[in-house]
Amino acid sequence: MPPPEKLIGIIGKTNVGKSTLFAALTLAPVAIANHPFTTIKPNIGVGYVRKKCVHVELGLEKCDPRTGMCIKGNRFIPVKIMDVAGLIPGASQGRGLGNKFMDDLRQADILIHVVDASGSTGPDGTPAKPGTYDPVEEAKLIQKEVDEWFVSVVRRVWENKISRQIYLVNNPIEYITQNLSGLSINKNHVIEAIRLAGLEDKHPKKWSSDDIREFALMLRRVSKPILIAANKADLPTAEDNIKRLIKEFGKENVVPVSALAEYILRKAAQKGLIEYLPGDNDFKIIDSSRLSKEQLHALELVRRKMLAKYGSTGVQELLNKAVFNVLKLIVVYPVEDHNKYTDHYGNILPDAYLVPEGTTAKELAYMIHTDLGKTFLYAINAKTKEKVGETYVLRDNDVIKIVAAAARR
Ligand SMILES: Nc1nc2c(ncn2[C@@H]2O[C@H](COP(=O)(O)OP(=O)(O)OP(=O)(O)O)[C@@H](O)[C@H]2O)c(=O)[nH]1
Repeated sequence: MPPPEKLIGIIGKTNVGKSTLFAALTLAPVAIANHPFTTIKPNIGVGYVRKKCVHVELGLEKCDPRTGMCIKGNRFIPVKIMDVAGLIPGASQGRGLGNKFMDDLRQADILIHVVDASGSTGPDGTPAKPGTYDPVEEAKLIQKEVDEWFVSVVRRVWENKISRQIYLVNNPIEYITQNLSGLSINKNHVIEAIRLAGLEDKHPKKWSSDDIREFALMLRRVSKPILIAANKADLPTAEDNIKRLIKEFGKENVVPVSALAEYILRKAAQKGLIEYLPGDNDFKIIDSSRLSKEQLHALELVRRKMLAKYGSTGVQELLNKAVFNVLKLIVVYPVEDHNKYTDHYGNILPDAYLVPEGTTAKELAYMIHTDLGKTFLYAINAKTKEKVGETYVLRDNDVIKIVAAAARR
């Protein structure tokens, strides 16, 4: 059983470019016959984080990814993306598509909030003159909306269930986690939220209404962090707003993007018109005679307004940041043959697992197979050929062989 898949939710009001971003993120970087565009449900698709593949570091010529792909030494590792439609002010009180929206939101591990950084989308999604709406205010408002929804869910569960039993249970943290598991949270989130709320020394049975609120707010922050996609960065009015967004929310929480530019590039690459990998700072036209004047012009605009100015369209950076910086996942490659770096069919580095920082060798064994976890003996770091024990903390780009009693029989 591979590691639990993370789900990245895209939120934002109408017309800011959510669908364009979702479409761009879920277009495979290149057209590969056995990796068709995968839609799991209408609003859930597969995107890819990009990472230098360890096969390059190991001096191998290639690898054989079971999922995702490896192109020119770049491994594209799948993650799930969800378009959470229906965000309108008041959604936390159940307005509009509120309930379906909230239900989708519950499942997400991180939220990408798309704002129209050019300021040309009004509060209700109507197009407006560029520069007339303030994305900073909007981002604050949405954060508040998500916060209030989260507080109301936690409060409801607390009042109906937790407060009645918390006196009786031996392990309040376990109990709280279990009861809030519908919000896709885990024990570490609860522990961290309690710490951030400054409630470590107060038993939950004594928490006041304000304490519960503070705990819920912190739980939202750790379990559903929000990354801002400052979209339409290709438009001139975006520049100033991006600076203001960064000033307000911090550089680590804002990524300037042009979803449209990325969509254009990925489509053109898929059709074999250009050479481009998501995240690249430029593209190469393969045969300009196959492109119309308009297409050439559009590509030139993408190059000038995004690639030359920001170093990329920002879309790949957005996903990488969500997974590697915010969710703090690392990549590990489990193998069965630590000399050849293969599985037992001879596939080279077939799996690239995204696992939380701090994952141990034994935990990895459980992710591969419960039997491997239960009968774990030791692991081998395939890069150094050293034996490591069950508490060995995995490092980014580790290649690991698990040796277990179950596998020895
Ligand atoms: N200039 C520019 N326009 C963009 C960009 N991304 C999207 N757009 C345009 O913005 C408009 C709205 O984009 P959508 O992707 O449909 O927006 P949405 O948020 O999904 O809207 P709903 O489906 O109504 O919720 C379209 O005309 C897009 O072409 C971008 O990066 N730059």
